[in-house]
Amino acid sequence: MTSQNVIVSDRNPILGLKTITVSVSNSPLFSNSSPTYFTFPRRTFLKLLEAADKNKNNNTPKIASFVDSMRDSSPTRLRSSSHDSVSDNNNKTSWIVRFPSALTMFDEIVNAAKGKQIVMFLDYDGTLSPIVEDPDKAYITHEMKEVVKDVALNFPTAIVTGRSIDKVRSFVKLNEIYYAGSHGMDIEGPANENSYSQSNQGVLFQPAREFLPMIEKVVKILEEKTKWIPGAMVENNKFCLSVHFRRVDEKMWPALAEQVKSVLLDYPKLNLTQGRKVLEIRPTIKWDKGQALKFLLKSLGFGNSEEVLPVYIGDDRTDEDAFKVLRERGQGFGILVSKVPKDTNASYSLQDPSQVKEFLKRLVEWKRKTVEEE
Ligand SMILES: O=P(O)(O)OC[C@H]1O[C@H](O[C@H]2O[C@H](CO)[C@@H](O)[C@H](O)[C@H]2O)[C@H](O)[C@@H](O)[C@@H]1O
Repeated sequence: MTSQNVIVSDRNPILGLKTITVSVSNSPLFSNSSPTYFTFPRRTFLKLLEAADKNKNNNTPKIASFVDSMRDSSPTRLRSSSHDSVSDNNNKTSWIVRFPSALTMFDEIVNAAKGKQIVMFLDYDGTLSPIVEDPDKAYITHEMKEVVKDVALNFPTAIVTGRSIDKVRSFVKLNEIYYAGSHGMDIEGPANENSYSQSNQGVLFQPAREFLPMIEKVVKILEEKTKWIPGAMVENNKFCLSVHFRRVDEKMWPALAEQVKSVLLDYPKLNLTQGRKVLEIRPTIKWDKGQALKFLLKSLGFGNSEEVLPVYIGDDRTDEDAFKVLRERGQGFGILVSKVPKDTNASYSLQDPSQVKEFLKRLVEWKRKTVEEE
């Protein structure tokens, strides 16, 4: 940030001011071309200057390309080479041919399930609940909850999520299912005797236990370091953490990225990845939602079985690890929840949580009919 692209409108000494209004254009932190006006508390302004100085001195290009990748929601959207609507439509059409709707393909899916045990894996955010601005308010509807309960009473069912188990359980409030929280790094069995498991299985696997104190520490540091950025939110997901930027003005993304990256310099055992308007920080262990899927299949006695049909429904880049495992096993189906063409290892698609609900309802009905006919 230099004097030619920032003008402090009030010429009094900064230290004597409570707020500072600046016009910003063409700076390393705010990469837009037309000037924009901001009023900051003095403390925030000084932090911005500090971050801008750092940017200027060393890693502007790195942060800029990182911010570019923040713009791309996960999984990566496929872009057509030309920007006209005809090629966009062609792109959509060819994508839906490659990844047809799981509702359209319902009969094929249940045909493949004949003589096999369906095991259902469900992501939470963007799959069972719509994406909303406030992560603490991503509630599941009563109807969706009842459908998931029905699914769980008919098939072994797991919710596989980036969130902590406690958080997702507080939304879902179902005992009949398996939970794989913290991107699969925290696995618990159902606490219900009517389920497919032994009663009250509790914790089944926590491969990142040793990272717990580190994650707690980094949550605190990041809360402190990002509290001056309006809209930024740090979420403690137990064995991993999320830094949300959905409610952060895009002009502040470089500053947020800078803060997060600077903290991680001190924690080489933590990895930084990106989700849907969220930076995800997790231990550098070789464990992900795909490994959790394998673990759960094995726990259910289907480790090497041909008699199982795992179905995994998810919307996020992290769900791709599970889709990939299914492809590699040549078993079951990944279903991507997306309205737009995206790079994916899934086999089918659904547009949004309401279509997920429709698909799950049909599956339960199909199962009930099959049982009646037997
Ligand atoms: O594996 P998931 O269940 O899909 O969890 C991934 C992240 O989901 C949540 O964040 C996302 O949903 C929020 C609520 O709709 C939204 O505000 C946010 O922008 C999304 O990234 C959750 O809060 C994260 O902790 C999870 O890692």
